Amino acid sequence: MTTPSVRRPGPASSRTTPPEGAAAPVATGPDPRHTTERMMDFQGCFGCGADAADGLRVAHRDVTGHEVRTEFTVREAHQGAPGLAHGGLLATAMDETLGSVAWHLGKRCVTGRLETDYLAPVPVGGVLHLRGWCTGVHGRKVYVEGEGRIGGPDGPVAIRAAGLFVEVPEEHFTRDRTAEARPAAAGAEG
Ligand SMILES: CCCCCCCCCCCC(=O)SCCNC(=O)CCNC(=O)[C@H](O)C(C)(C)COP(=O)(O)OP(=O)(O)OC[C@H]1O[C@@H](n2cnc3c(N)ncnc32)[C@H](O)[C@@H]1OP(=O)(O)O
Repeated sequence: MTTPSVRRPGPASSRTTPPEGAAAPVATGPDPRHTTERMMDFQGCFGCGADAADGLRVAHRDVTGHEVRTEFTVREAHQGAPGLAHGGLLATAMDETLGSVAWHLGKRCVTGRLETDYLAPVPVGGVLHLRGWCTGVHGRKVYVEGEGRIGGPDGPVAIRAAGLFVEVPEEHFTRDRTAEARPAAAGAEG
């Protein structure tokens, strides 16, 4: 298996560009210590889960080194303008793809920042072929870039993105945050 070389060009800003001294990515595959039953078997993800009835069902196709390929079939429910995909959902499909790059480096990560460039509209009924790759790792921070092409892996580029993913402890996913989600008590000072 050949690991693709680290690519630097793209839409990244200073906050999504690896700093001086960042390490090259090392693809290990998902760390089994991070993929507990709760995480690994979870099918409720809006991005890719089979149990998410209204989800995007982004299909994970292939992993080569630190590069991940996915596909997003744009359905009528994903429209923004008539017949065209909503940009926010395209960003979600990209988030899903770039996030899985970080997990395939064996890192339990969440999205800290996601930047997107939209280059062409994506029609309903079309398949967006997404690709994400890691540009560097610095401490808890994983820098990822990606692109989505219409109709095939060599089709026209519709979206480009750069993201910063941050490693978190297991507790990030297991902590009960219900109380935090409730409105603050009346009269409480903010
Ligand atoms: C096979 C399985 C597939 C599985 C495939 C899975 C795919 C999942 C795809 C979906 C992923 C999601 O949508 S995740 C859901 C959306 N994201 C979230 O909910 C995250 C919410 N945010 C947070 O929880 C927090 O803000 C964190 C964890 C991101 C950071 O908080 P923290 O842990 O306190 O750490 P903090 O010190 O603030 O940040 C750590 C370092 O990152 C930097 N940093 C943090 N945020 C930013 C930012 N927006 N822009 C620049 N830099 C940032 C800080 O400056 C710092 O740098 P330095 O000082 O170290 O240099």
